[in-house]
Amino acid sequence: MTDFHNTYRLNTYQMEAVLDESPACMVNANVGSGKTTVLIEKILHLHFEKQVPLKDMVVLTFTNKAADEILQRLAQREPSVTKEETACFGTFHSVALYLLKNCLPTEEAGWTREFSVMDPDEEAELALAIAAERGLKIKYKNRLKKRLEQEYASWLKGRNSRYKDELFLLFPLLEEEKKRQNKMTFSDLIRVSTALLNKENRCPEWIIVDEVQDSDSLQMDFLEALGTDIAGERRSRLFAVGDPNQVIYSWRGTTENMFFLLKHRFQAKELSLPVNYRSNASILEAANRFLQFGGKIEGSRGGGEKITVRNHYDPFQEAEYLADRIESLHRDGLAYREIAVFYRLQRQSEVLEKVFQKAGIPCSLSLKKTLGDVPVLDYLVKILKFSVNPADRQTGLQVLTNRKYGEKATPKRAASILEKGEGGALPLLDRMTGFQEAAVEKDKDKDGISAQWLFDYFDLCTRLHPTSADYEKDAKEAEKLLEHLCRFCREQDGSFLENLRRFLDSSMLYGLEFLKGSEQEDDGVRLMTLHASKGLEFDTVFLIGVNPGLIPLRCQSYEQEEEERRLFFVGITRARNHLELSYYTNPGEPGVLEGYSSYLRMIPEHLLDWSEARSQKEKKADLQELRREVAAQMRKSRAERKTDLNPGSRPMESCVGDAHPAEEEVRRARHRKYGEGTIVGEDEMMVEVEFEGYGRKKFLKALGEVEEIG
Ligand SMILES: Nc1ncnc2c1ncn2[C@@H]1O[C@H](COP(=O)(O)OP(=O)(O)OP(=O)(O)O)[C@@H](O)[C@H]1O
Repeated sequence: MTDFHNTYRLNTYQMEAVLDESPACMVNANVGSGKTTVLIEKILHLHFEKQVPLKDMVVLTFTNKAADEILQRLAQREPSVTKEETACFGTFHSVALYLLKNCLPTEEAGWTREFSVMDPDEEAELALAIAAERGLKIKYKNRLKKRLEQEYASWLKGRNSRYKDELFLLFPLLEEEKKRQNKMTFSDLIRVSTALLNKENRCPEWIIVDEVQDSDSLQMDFLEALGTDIAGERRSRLFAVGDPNQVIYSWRGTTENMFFLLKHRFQAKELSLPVNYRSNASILEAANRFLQFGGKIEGSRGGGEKITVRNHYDPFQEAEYLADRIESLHRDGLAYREIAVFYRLQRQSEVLEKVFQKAGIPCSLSLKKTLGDVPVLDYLVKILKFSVNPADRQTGLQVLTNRKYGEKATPKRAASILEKGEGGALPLLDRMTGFQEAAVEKDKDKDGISAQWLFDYFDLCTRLHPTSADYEKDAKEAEKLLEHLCRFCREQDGSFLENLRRFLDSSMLYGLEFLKGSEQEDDGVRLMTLHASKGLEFDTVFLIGVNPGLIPLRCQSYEQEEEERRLFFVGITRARNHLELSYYTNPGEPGVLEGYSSYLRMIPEHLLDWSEARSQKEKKADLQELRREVAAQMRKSRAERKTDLNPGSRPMESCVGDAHPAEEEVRRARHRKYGEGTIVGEDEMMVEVEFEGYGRKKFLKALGEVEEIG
């Protein structure tokens, strides 16, 4: 991210963008050319030089983190800046949420301001329950979440479903039920606020948008509604920055040419930022081969070392190599946080994490985990959600019927008790329905509401089943969550209940990362997917698994292939000084081919430094044990994930790819000449082993030339 204490001067392109006052201006910026820098300087300029009140700006960022960065810069210049003044600095979803809760007549749309936020999985479950109750025929139920998202607009326009089923009969029922249960999905936040904004005359003086290339058509409508009055007159000035070469979210509904569509729709003036200040000349020359829009990226730095390419036998050996290499970089003075490892799929992080942990290397995993990944947190959040919104029958049912914790009621019994509102039938239900009153009372106390009070109020000691094997761990997780919640509520203005709602809505929008607060290790090597690397920069970047089938993933269309290339482009342009690309000779994953990706062939040879694969001898003796340990843990975590309820997805999530393939137990063998290898086949007489550097060899068992190890 941008250095907070800029010591450089803006270049003429950047200056022009900061000073521009056109009704609409879009900055088409090359990678690393100072988009974030310009955006922040623009806000500071408008506020401090042009005296535009912060309240008159809506600043839309792609992630919460980017909004935080802007707020920190503002606070450095003016420590008295309040949260209220910058309430409309955030992601599209968080700003829409704020407007619906605080500024817009939400009741007119059919919800009350106390509505809660639901995730798309929850919506799909609700839709299925309604379809079952009403006997509606719905096709492709496994893709219902996507269908709800994609076909809603067609339904609104009065079209018929292209799948010729009864989904369009379901839409109005679902809408009604969401209103009854007072819940909105992520898309509802944008849609409903857009509809209400269209009837509003208040427009902010400035609308400032970051990473505009990744907006979708709903967000484009939101921008239009925000800046236009009832008579259709544009009142707000628009300033947007983006890079069409960094569109990496089209799987979430972005259109590849959103930058140009928006420019056309707002008749915006286009400015450019051509000079990259981040990467060395080799990295930039390589990046230029992957440009899809615009001219060449100009560099500001000459020279720089070549890009290293390295092959590894498999992910285990690679992780072990990385641990050694990172340790040595650190010994030479490079901070861990200046080193990042990027991969295509989230699951690739598991081996790295375990190996780094064993090697004592601090690392922080950028992971948009969902609540469903930690069942006890999922359960607790649902208790709290139902407690502040007892109309949310769906969540109430999930709490009461949870198979691991709490009451474990049958769905039939829970539904009937909820329906009749039977007091005394289930103690937890009484606690939840009495919560708001109890919290208001307790909030008046001089000590206020504490984590311990909440823990005791819901009798979590009993609900988490003290005799279960997970009790200690679960209770600790629950306590940590409640402490974080109480801290959050204390830091905000407003009543405890209002703040609790805010906390729960944010946990829906931002997932576990938000719930776990600032728990993450600060000075650690950053491990993340390529998607999550967007907008960041590091001294040294390792991009692993550059094999066909991973980078790029197997694509079904030309558009997907183009997006994979953009993703690679985003990844390599995060590095300032050192970039290392690696691939496996034995990836050991279905669909991933051995050898390097065609992307490496697209980079001119003179920019690459092909390093030798490591010899077998270098491998550490405990690798076998580690392999088994990691494989067992991965199997366990997969099994746990399968039993989780309702794994939601976040609006700002990184691409976690498809489900984990079944993990095979890896068996290893040793040969006097060829060293260690993996057993790939066996019958009564023969054993076949694959050796690194020697390929596959068959041996007669009777001769005893190979021995199984580990
Ligand atoms: N005028 C300048 N002189 C020197 N360095 C600069 C200048 N402008 C920006 N930088 C530096 O260039 C790097 C990239 O800037 P920034 O992160 O703002 O780029 P960006 O366009 O947002 O990047 P990305 O395309 O990756 O999102 C940062 O390290 C920043 O401090």
